[in-house]
Amino acid sequence: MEQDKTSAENLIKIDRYLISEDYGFVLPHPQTELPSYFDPWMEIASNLSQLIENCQLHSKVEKMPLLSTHALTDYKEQRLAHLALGFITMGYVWQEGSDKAQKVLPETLAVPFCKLSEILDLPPVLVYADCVLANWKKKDPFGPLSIENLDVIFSFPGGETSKGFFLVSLLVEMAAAPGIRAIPKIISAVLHEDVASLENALQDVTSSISKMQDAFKLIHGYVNPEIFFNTLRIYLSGWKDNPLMAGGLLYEGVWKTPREFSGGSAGQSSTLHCFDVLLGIYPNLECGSTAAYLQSLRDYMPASHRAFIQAIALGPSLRHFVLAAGNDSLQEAFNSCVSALVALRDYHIQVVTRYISIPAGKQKHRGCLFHNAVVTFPEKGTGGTSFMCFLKTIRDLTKKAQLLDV
Ligand SMILES: C[C@@H](C(=O)Nc1ccc(Cl)cc1)[C@H]1[C@@H]2C[C@H](n3cnc4cc(F)c(F)cc43)C[C@@H]21
Repeated sequence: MEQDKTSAENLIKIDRYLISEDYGFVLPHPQTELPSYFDPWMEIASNLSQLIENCQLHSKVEKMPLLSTHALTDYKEQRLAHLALGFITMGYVWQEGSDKAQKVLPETLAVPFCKLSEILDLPPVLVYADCVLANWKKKDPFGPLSIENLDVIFSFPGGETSKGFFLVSLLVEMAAAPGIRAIPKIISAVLHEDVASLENALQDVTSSISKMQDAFKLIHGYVNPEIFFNTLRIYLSGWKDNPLMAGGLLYEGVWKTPREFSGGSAGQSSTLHCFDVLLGIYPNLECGSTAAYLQSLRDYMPASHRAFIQAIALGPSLRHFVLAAGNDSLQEAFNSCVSALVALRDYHIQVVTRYISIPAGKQKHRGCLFHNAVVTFPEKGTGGTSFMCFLKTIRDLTKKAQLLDV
């Protein structure tokens, strides 16, 4: 009935989910400053690399006053504070390297970080939504959204590679915006059985996905594989299933026992999930490790973005409608969308191979040559072996989503 369609359409309007017409899941024009009361946090977060290199980070954090989060009422302020405390936390835990992790987070950091995480419904660890979606500014406010005119708000040791990794990810996310904007149009076209509008909207998604791949190619010019693997990747690591931090990190003054949280990962990108759900790529993933792994990644996204993905999953099936319509050009539009996504996933696998698998292979080789205890725990974060398996699984599932000629 008509009102069912309208309610289904209302369910998928992107502005309900803090998703921007122009920026998709990216936080538009993030706040870059907090009230001066929070200077102790901002001074440390803004000088993290230097403090780590001069071995001053620990003492700076130990001297940090216990600040109240009450003054942080605005959403963009809360995102900036979670970002700043996330960077300080990763720096504090990993500054001595992945084999000497800090096991206790001081309460001056743990208490406000956990309070903000509760307010934002994010975990108390640095997530993709922090370091990519909320960690950017234009150098020239009137300039273009190009990598030359963009900068990060905070970065880790690894200099240009650290900045480049976050900014390339940001540009991929920005390229996804037209595709995300087309999703409500697709759902509405299916509900109204409007084949022409559906075909146009599918073409918008296809061209957006190929523009994501174009942006992704920038990584080779801005991110050095060795620096990424040996320096930056360590700071993005988490404390879940990590043999060096059994039970996880102790959040002093918050919980009496340590808590486990995963490190930052591309799998936490809402964009990476929403096109698959739209195309019906995970129909029978109700059980098994991939489904559980997918769901665990969604717990690390902003709640409103997680809800948007869920709303797509609960909406009408695009796949079934295209199959039932029996319209060749509509089927072609659907299949080119799937092909573009397969190409993007293949490209992502190539990137993870160059930036993780190959440097890891070299490290193991070096390790056995020098007989030192090379510690590379199977982190599920930025491209650990299990993330590579995850990528290959969803790439193969995406391939199977092609509609065969009926
Ligand atoms: C540069 C890389 C990275 O791993 N970034 C990263 C990782 C961890 C952290 Cl903490 C911060 C940044 C990857 C970019 C492209 C992004 N992407 C978004 N939607 C996608 C849909 C797809 F099909 C797809 F293949 C990749 C997709 C994911 C990240």
